[in-house]
Amino acid sequence: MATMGQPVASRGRAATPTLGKAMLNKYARAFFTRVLTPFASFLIRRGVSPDTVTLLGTAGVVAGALVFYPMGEFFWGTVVITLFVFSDLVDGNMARQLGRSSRWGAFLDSTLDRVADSAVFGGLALWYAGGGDDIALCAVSIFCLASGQVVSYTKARGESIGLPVAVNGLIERAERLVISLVACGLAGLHKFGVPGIQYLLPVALWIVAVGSLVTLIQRVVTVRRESAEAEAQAAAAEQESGAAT
Ligand SMILES: CCCCCCCC/C=C\CCCCCCCC(=O)OC[C@H](COP(=O)(O)O[C@@H]1[C@H](O)[C@H](OP(=O)(O)O)[C@@H](O)[C@H](O)[C@H]1O)OC(=O)CCCCCCC/C=C\CCCCCCCC
Ligand SMILES: Nc1ccn([C@@H]2O[C@H](COP(=O)(O)O)[C@@H](O)[C@H]2O)c(=O)n1
Ligand SMILES: [Mg+2]
Ligand SMILES: [Mg+2]
Repeated sequence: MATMGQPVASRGRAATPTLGKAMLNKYARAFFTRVLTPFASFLIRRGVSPDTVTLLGTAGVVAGALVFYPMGEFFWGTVVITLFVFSDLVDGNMARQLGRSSRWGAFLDSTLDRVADSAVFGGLALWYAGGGDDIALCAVSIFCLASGQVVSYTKARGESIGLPVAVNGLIERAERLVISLVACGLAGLHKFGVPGIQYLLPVALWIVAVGSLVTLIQRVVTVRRESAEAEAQAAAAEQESGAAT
């Protein structure tokens, strides 16, 4: 059931289970799965569906990011986003407990991830375009938004054309979110009188921007290599079947 909803090509990934996993997916997911399982079970007992959690979680992240960040309220925005962002781990956990992991669920989850990410970096771009008054950081925020979407697209498209895309790269979505949200939450403490801490946010945005670019390159190189290998295998198989007839 664990592979339900994945493209056929990616079902073979068990052969290289950790090869492409970035740090958080590799080490933190198991921990958070244990911590969040009782909450997921509670929601199931209350008759809540995984799709409802996916939708409400995304709505909460979008509201937190687009209401608070454009006003420069980074602390409260991050608190609201953090409350809702873990729904992305709860929904899949619920689906697996129910034995109802589905292609629709995988599609909804990934699609709404893109919406949530757009809101987080869009909210930051709006702040820097307005009250934050920093066109360079506005551009970096937009770059983080766009590069994050393209990084995710490389995997989705690679898998849709039958490739495993076995290398996830330097920073996946979880890393992008943790780096950005920890920096936003801490930078928000500047409003409570903590001096100098606001500079964490620009540093984090640059890290996410450069990290996303590196990840994008890693994935493009991976898809190019895997696609060449697949074409070579297909040509060899064709030659073999031609020789046999
Ligand atoms: C005094 C300080 C005040 C600070 C205030 C608040 C601080 C808040 C700090 C941190 C909050 C960070 C939370 C971030 C949690 C992110 C969890 C999450 O959503 O992970 C999702 C991720 C991906 O799951 P999916 O399989 O659904 O996603 C796929 C993936 O995204 C692919 O992406 P791609 O790489 O390709 O771009 C897509 O291709 C695919 O479509 C998509 O489906 O899940 C994981 O990866 C699992 C690991 C989760 C690790 C979470 C780590 C959290 C770390 C620290 C939390 C600290 C919390 C502190 C709270 C303090 C509150 C005061
Ligand atoms: N509404 C949903 C959400 C998710 N799923 C399934 O969970 C997988 C994602 O797991 P996460 O731990 O990363 O949330 C997804 O691929 C689906 O198989 C679901 O069925 N319905
Ligand atoms: Mg999820
Ligand atoms: Mg998700």
